[in-house]
Amino acid sequence: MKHFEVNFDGLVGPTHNYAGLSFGNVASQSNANATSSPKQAAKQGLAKAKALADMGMTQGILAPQERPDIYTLRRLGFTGSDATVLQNAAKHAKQVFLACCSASSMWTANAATVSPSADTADGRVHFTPANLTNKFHRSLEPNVTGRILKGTFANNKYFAHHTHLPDNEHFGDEGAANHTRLCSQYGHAGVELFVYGRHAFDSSQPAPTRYPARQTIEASKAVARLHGLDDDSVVYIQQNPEVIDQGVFHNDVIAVGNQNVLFFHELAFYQKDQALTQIKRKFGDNPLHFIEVSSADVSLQDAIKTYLFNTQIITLPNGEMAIIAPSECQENTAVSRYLDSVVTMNTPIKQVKYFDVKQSMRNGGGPACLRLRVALNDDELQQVNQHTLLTDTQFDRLNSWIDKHYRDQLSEDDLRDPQLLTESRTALDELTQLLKLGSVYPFQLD
Ligand SMILES: N=C(N)NCCC[C@H](NC(=O)CCC(=O)O)C(=O)O
Repeated sequence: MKHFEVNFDGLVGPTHNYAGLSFGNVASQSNANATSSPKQAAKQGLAKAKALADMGMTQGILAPQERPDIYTLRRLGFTGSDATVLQNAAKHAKQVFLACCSASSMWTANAATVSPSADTADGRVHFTPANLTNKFHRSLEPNVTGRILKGTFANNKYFAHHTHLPDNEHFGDEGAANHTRLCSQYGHAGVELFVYGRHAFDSSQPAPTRYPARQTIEASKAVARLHGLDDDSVVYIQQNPEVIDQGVFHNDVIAVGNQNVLFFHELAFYQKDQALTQIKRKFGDNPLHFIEVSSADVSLQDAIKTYLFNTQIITLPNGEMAIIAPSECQENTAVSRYLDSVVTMNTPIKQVKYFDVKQSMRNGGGPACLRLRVALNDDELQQVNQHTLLTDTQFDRLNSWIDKHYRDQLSEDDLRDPQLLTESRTALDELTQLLKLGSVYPFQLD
């Protein structure tokens, strides 16, 4: 049986904007209030997904969420017509309003943690949507994410869906952004790495002091339990609190793995040597490549600015690996020099391809943030909602759908325009038909 990794990229939603909502995420904070282009953002993301499909990868799409989130604004006490709710929220509680307008569900690395069937006790693919408790705007995502995942992976003989963890900082969970899986082949049992930022129930343990650690070890352990993972195939690693304090708000900003390659900055992990020894022991005798980048080669600041580690490492149909990098990496001398050298090292990585995803990068989301990885075998792939897979036809349809519904530009004032809500709902209603998702949005369930 064949097995492979499918990347499910998040479609950027029609309200994509820069609101400076993510304390600890340097790009988000420094681009607050910039004018955005939802159309360009959606097209950049879709073009990246299509390029991977054209490289022979199986590529999926996850739908965005309904924004502005009128339901949350009503829950917070705003009343009247939708237009009145938007006007009053924007006027009297601007930050709350902006949070309810965010298109942040585009970063599907934060949608969920996924464990492939080869790793789980019941032999099904397991999904736990991330609760994203650390940021209010992101905490609004998990319910609809769960519905979109169920609409995409519907057959419960093959796919197990869990409810997101309790909505509390003790169980702060950021999904696949803090989770990587190493394996020899996608269909063989692997080692799942859960990288956390702090211990919620033990304040004697190290933790960052300036910026928040979004993921707790308690959350990581709960997800591993829910997915029925074997202790011998799981490694919990603490992220270096010092790098969180410098802007590494998710582990996927400083490390990325694929099959038998782990690519990371030397400062990524707390007690790195123990972590690497444990990974090696649990991985077994098969070849394993640690590609560790020193600060002398690439400074932490350059890594954060260019998102060198928020690259995707993919295995091409011929078995070689390629790095999918944001164009910021090409524009930085130290980083592009490093990437030129990485393909000459004795590892499976043989190519680097650069993509312009600047609209997303300005909010701190690189190529790897924009995708959720789901390792599947042939049988499981057949059970996936086929309309969510990116064929040439589906690409053309989605591209025209973006042209039809998305605005070229969006500034803060535009977000309170009731017409934007109508446009978004019309677009999403059409999208659920295109992707045959069923009713997943609150406005469809009213
Ligand atoms: N690293 C991964 N996997 N994902 C990136 C997420 C970026 C996102 N930015 C934002 O939510 C900014 C929104 C704004 O400021 O408008 C976040 O901080 O959660």
